Amino acid sequence: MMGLESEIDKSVLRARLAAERDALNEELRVVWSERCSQHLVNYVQECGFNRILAYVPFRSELNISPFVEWCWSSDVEVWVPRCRRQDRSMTFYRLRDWDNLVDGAYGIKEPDPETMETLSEAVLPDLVIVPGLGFDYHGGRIGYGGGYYDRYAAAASNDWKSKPVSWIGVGYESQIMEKVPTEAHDLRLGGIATETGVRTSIEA
Ligand SMILES: Nc1nc2c(c(=O)[nH]1)N(C=O)[C@@H](CNc1ccc(C(=O)N[C@@H](CCC(=O)O)C(=O)O)cc1)CN2
Ligand SMILES: Nc1ncnc2c1ncn2[C@@H]1O[C@H](COP(=O)(O)OP(=O)(O)OP(=O)(O)O)[C@@H](O)[C@H]1O
Repeated sequence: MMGLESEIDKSVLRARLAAERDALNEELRVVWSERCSQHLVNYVQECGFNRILAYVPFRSELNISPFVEWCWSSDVEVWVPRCRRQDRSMTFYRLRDWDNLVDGAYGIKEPDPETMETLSEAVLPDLVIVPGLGFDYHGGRIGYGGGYYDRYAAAASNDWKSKPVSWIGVGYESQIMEKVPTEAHDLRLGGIATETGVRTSIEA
């Protein structure tokens, strides 16, 4: 259990990071999103990845659409989450175009469970790209505070033992901070992709 003080510190930090990201110039966000998408394309090509868990961008998040569209044109599978608020779990569905998304929790567009294919637990991705509010070079990440990705990673660490899966944070360079306050339950990323490139995490 975390102390009340650090809980408050984290919510203050979240609010600050969200406001700072919202304040980034919109034209620059578009340019940075395109650059980061290109770095992700190169990374996925180099690694030979075929199945990717991605996200549907909302608010001022880095827009990975150019990357997602490249995946479609290259027969790389893209799967995106649908949130269940009741237990704060996520289920991933195969995204083949932008037309089958419906309004979801928190104002995020999400897959239509009626028409889209569910990712079975037995099927492992090669890469998980993780959105967030802040990141550091040591695999630390802070998100909106739902614990969705932390919970998903905790379950995956039990289920996905048959092969290594890369977990990469995605955001603007300005979202990188010296040290994100992390706790034991927090997911640790293997790297971070921004408009300047993809960097793997430094230990500790
Ligand atoms: N594009 C995208 N999809 C994503 C995430 C994300 O960060 N980005 N998530 C990453 O985890 C999950 C959704 N997590 C979220 C958790 C809370 C809030 C949110 O708006 N919280 C309110 C306060 C609480 C509430 O409304 O219940 C807020 O920030 O004002 C948004 C997303 C899954 N899908
Ligand atoms: N594996 C887990 N099992 C159960 N609860 C968890 C787990 N991981 C995190 N939580 C709970 O979820 C809540 C939010 O966690 P945290 O503050 O780390 O969110 P976050 O990583 O910023 O959010 P998000 O992943 O939604 O962007 C906390 O109350 C935490 O205790």
